[in-house]
Amino acid sequence: MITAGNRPSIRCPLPEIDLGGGSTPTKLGFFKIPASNCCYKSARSSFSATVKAMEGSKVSCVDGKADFVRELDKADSNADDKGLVEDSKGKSMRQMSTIGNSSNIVWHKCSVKKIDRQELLQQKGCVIWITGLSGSGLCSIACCYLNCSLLGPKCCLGYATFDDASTFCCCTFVLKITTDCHYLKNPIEGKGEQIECTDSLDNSSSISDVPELHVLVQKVNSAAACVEQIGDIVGMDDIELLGVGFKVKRWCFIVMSRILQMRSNRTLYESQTLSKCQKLSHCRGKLTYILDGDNVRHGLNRDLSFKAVDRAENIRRIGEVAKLFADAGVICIASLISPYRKDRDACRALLSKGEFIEVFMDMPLRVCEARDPKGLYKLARAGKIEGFTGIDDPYEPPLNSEIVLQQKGGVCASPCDMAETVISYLEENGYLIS
Ligand SMILES: Nc1ncnc2c1ncn2[C@@H]1O[C@H](COP(=O)(O)OS(=O)(=O)O)[C@@H](OP(=O)(O)O)[C@H]1O
Ligand SMILES: Nc1ncnc2c1ncn2[C@@H]1O[C@H](COP(=O)(O)OP(=O)(O)O)[C@@H](O)[C@H]1O
Repeated sequence: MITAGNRPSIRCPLPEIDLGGGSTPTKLGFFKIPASNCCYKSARSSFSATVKAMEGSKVSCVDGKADFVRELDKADSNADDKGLVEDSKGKSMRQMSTIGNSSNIVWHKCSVKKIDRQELLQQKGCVIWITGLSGSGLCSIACCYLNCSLLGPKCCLGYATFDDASTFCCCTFVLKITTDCHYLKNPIEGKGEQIECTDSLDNSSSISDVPELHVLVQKVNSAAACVEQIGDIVGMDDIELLGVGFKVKRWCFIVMSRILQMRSNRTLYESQTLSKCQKLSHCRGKLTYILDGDNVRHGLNRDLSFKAVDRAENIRRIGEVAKLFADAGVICIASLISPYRKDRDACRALLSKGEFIEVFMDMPLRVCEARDPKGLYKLARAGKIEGFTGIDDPYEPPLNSEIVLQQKGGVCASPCDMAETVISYLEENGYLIS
């Protein structure tokens, strides 16, 4: 038994550590590691005595170091050139700034850079800013995009990948499966079919445990039989052969594919399907986060009204948060009315060139008003809500947005098809590193 004050001397072999003094300790205890061996020192030296306080500073200083600077001494942070100025002796000093109501603040950067995060995530952070009238589909397209971008191995175990499909297989069908419904889509005709769901998908790890999937396969087969070009009928064996056993968490696309290495003359259908699958494969597994105007107003921006000045603040805050997400490497979707051009442009100015992708939901007011999912247009028309965008408050459409989504011939594309337009843009502009 070990009691206080009666600590046995413990001997254990330690790995060779060069302590600079030439000795290797054999006894467990405290030993001094020369400061020059510690990266801590470089962080310390970069902050201590290099901060120049500004007049009127309320920061207390001891030994030439402000309290918060000593706090920063603890942080693992490397100095960079940002904010460094030289004093009269040519020594580097970190410039303090006053921004808004904050005085004596400095900019700290970390040695782990944005590019490191991008490499880790295999994607480039950016902000997709979706603007338009209430009811134009801001939320719907953002959610569709999110579903598409999350697809991939993180969502299902064991599956036929789109990459496989594009390299050596020919896709016959794309099944889109969620925890609450199965959705079978025939990519040729774009027709879909809802299939009843049970919980068994969630609890099963093997495809043969899922009776609904057998039903699904039969439906695939009967649909396949109607399309001549498809040829062979998809069966359970094909699925098992390709390892399509799964545990579905959110959304999941599964390609039921047949290996068609020998087939040279691909039909139009096959190439169309392939290109669609390739597109999806590029965006799956990408980390995306939505900042929705309504949702953010439930928390961070709960103090803001719909007066112009508060809308501007709403947009400014969301722009700043979106910028942080993009810096973290996340594809951040900000979906909010953001009616004023100058407020949106100010957010654009926060980001590097190309990182702010403005998407204009160019839906006519009459369409949005006819949808009126919350009944707010009706209330606004009746004068029960004041300052409602599009009714008695302005909306300034973007002049040069990267993407404009609008009806064609009076027909509105589905939110998913619209999301695909955004995905294509990201793909073409190198935001989805495959
Ligand atoms: N006066 C007024 N004008 C416009 N919109 C109103 C108003 N009052 C409430 N709402 C509902 O709030 C949602 C818009 O919030 P946002 O944060 O996107 O607006 S803004 O960007 O600050 O203009 C928006 O919800 P969604 O339609 O779901 O986007 C509106 O229905
Ligand atoms: N592309 C679309 N085609 C048809 N209806 C749509 C489309 N996008 C959205 N909707 C419908 O319009 C309504 C408003 O959509 P929503 O995404 O909530 O708009 P917002 O966030 O702009 O208020 C919803 O009932 C939604 O189902």
